[in-house]
Amino acid sequence: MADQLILLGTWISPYSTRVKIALAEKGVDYEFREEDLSNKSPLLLKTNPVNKQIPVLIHNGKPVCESLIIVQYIDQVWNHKSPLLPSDPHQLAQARFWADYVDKKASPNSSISVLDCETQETAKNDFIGCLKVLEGELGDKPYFGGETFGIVDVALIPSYSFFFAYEQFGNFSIVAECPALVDWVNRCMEKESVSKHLPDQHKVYDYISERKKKLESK
Ligand SMILES: N[C@@H](CCC(=O)N[C@@H](CSO)C(=O)NCC(=O)O)C(=O)O
Repeated sequence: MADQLILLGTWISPYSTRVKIALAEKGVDYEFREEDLSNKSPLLLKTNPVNKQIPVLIHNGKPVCESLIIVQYIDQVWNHKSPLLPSDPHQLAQARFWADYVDKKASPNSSISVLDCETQETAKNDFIGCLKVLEGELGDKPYFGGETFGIVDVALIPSYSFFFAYEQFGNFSIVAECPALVDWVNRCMEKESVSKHLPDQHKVYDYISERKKKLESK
C-alpha cells in the first residue's frame, strides 16, 4: 500500500517550508492542507495536542510534530536518496547544533521583532549578528552540509522569504552585511526543491504589511 502523507501547514510558515523542501529532496508525494491558525482544524488539534502548531506531518495516520524533528524523520524513513543528515556521529552532532542555532536565532519566530518599531534597532543588530555567525560557519563551503545540501540548509533557507520584508521595515541591506550568505541563498535557489517551495518575498512583505496595519489600527 502506498504511503498516506498529509502535511498540515500554512503557505507563509518557514517551518512548513522546511518540511516541503525535505519531502521534495526525497521525491516524496504528499497532500498539503492549508491551516487557518485562527480556526485550527480538529485534525491539527488532535495530531498536535501539546503545541497545537503547524507543521504536522501525518504518515499513515501517525503524526510527527516540530519541523526539524519532521525533517529528521523524513531523512530516516526515505533514506534512499539525498541524505540531509551526516552519518558521521560528530558531523551529525555539529549539524544538529547549527540547525538548533538557526531555529533559536535566525528563524522568524525569533527574528520577527525586526519588524516591531520598539525593538527594531536591537532586533536588527541581533539578527545581522546571527547571520554573520552563520556566514562564518558556512566559510567557503557551498552548503552548510559541506558539498551537499543538508539539514542546516533546510532549516535556514525558508527564512529568506522574510529577508525583503525585514530590509524594507528595518531599513538595512542583508547583502551589504552578509554577501557570502546571499551567495549561498542564490545557490540554494538553483535547487528546484527550494525555488518551488519558498513563499514569494513580495507576497510575504504584503502579508506582513497588512498584518502591521491591522495591529497598528487597533
Ligand atoms: N518550533 C516549531 C515552530 C512552529 C510554529 O511556530 N508554527 C506557527 C506557525 S509558523 O510561525 C504556529 O503553528 N502558530 C500557531 C500557534 O502557535 O497557535 C517548529 O519548528 O515546527
